[in-house]
Amino acid sequence: MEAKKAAAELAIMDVHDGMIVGLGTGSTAYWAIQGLGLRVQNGLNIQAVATSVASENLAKELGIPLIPFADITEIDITIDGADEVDADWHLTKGGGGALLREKIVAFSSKKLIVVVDESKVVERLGTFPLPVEIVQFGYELTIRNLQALGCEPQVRMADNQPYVTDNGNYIIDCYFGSIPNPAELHQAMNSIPGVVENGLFVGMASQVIVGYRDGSVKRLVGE
Ligand SMILES: O=C[C@H](O)[C@H](O)[C@H](O)COP(=O)(O)O
Repeated sequence: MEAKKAAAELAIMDVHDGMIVGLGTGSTAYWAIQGLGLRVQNGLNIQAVATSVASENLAKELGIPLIPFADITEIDITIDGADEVDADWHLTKGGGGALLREKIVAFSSKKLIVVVDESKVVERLGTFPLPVEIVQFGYELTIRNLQALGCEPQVRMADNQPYVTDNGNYIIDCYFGSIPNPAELHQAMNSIPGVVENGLFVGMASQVIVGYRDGSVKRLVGE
């Protein structure tokens, strides 16, 4: 917890008055939202959009003003977690099932700050099963088409039922073991009808902040 909190607390220092802020999802983004809530209570003037119902509810509880998507064209900064970050700052996301909304928000953000603890930093993506959001119609066929890309797909379950996302879709966790070419896989997955989005965030991160078990924190330097 300390490592995640430390990373999130450094990231929120990049948020300034007047900004439109994307709020991520998950146990690390949670700390960023908490920290922003505190800063708002102390006078920080921002407006936010959320990447999940859970983050939206948390923002409301903390008094962070939310703005409708209809009223914005761009988001100044988004702070979000990740399940894996590789050496090129490509990400696996969606462990919490929020990858679609997260990618929509990240795509329209000038800056995406990724906050993780040290366990998420990997040489190569793929150890963490890649979450893929698919529509419910014909999902058995879509799963076979995902499998043909070389993974072991598993329908994510919750309470003995397929887990349903905030968007009414299923999540398929795809076990690849190793993903040597994230850009190619991203393309191949999103070409399958029935796939709404996959959890690979290729070339989207502007900054990665890593928290360590001892409470220290580091901004990674890009190559
Ligand atoms: O769907 C969930 C998101 O992509 C999260 O940002 C990701 O799973 C990391 O979550 P956490 O910070 O809880 O490890």
